[in-house]
Amino acid sequence: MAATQKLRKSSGAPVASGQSSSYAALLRPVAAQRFAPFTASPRIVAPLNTWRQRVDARRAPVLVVVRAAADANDGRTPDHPYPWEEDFDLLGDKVKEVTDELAKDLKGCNIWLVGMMGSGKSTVGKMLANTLKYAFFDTDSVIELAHDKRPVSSIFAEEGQDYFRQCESQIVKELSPYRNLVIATGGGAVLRPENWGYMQMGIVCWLHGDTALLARRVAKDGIEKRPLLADGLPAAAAGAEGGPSAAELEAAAKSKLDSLLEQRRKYYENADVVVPLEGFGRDAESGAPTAAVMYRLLTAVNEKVQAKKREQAERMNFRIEGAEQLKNMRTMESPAARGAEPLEGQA
Ligand SMILES: Nc1ncnc2c1ncn2[C@@H]1O[C@H](COP(=O)(O)OP(=O)(O)OP(=O)(O)O)[C@@H](O)[C@H]1O
Ligand SMILES: O=C(O)C1=C[C@@H](O)[C@@H](O)[C@H](O)C1
Repeated sequence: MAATQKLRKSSGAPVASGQSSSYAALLRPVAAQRFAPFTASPRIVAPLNTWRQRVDARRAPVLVVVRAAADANDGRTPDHPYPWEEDFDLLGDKVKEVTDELAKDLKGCNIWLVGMMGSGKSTVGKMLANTLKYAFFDTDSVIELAHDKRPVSSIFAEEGQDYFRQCESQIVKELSPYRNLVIATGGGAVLRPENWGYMQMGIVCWLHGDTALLARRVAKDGIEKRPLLADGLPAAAAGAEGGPSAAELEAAAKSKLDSLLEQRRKYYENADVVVPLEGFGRDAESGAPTAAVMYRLLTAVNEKVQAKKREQAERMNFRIEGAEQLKNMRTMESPAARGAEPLEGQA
């Protein structure tokens, strides 16, 4: 969807604009245009090409075997459980295959991404939106946009967490009636039951990774951007004189993420699908590549959607006992049809 194109509700009504105390005027796809569809993106394909050349050179003889294994037994080899995650040609084909099947049955249903800070909701969400030809929203970004582009950390500090959560719920509510959206929510959006009421109108996907992986990512990004992690930590930047070392910041982030996940796990578990972030081999430290996470998500959503379709078909496959006798049933003719005077009180 082009960035300027107006969103449409499922009813086909265009977005209302100029409503006060509403985010509607801001509800334009903000970032989907940054990635082209997975198979065609120069930004993705170019680095992958060079990376693939390196891998191919290193593994040329192995690759033939791996490809054959992938065809033969769904790719599960002792070396790498999912060889297509290392071979982006293969992954591209698999993404296309699953997207082609899913797009027919998804029928514009929204995809909501939930998960802890650093799980990659925004990164995966943008690529997913382009692959499905959906628009992309990030609730944190919409809130920032609505507050003169002030960062989330400043809104937390000035207006408080409750206020932030109200804004988040308002956006979730306003986005839910639209179609063809991928929405990356803030890590805490799962805490409010009212948000679930809206998110469950679509498909909710939990990006779930080890807290050690999440801590590595958020520490690299800068913990100060995440107010719930920065709270109580030394203000000095990592590596600054007298400040905590990068390793200390990462350890502190991990410990906070552990306790947040403990509180939130039961909410995340309400998601329709769980998408693991785990990476193998060279990706063990950084987690599975974004395209691989997206493929895992597409596969899980497709399984869900196809199961629902089978269930619906099954429900239609019934027979009315004694249906052959229906033709003998007598029905009462209404007084109006007989042309009779209506009974008192029934006029
Ligand atoms: N598959 C991946 N491999 C390596 N790094 C990744 C991957 N996905 C995301 N990242 C990195 O992890 C960091 C967090 O990603 P992102 O902002 O998408 O997460 P998020 O879930 O939206 O986080 P938050 O809820 O805190 O906004 C970013 O630096 C991003 O580049
Ligand atoms: O996990 C959380 O509670 C948060 C995650 C971020 O995305 C922001 O929404 C905010 O920093 C709160």
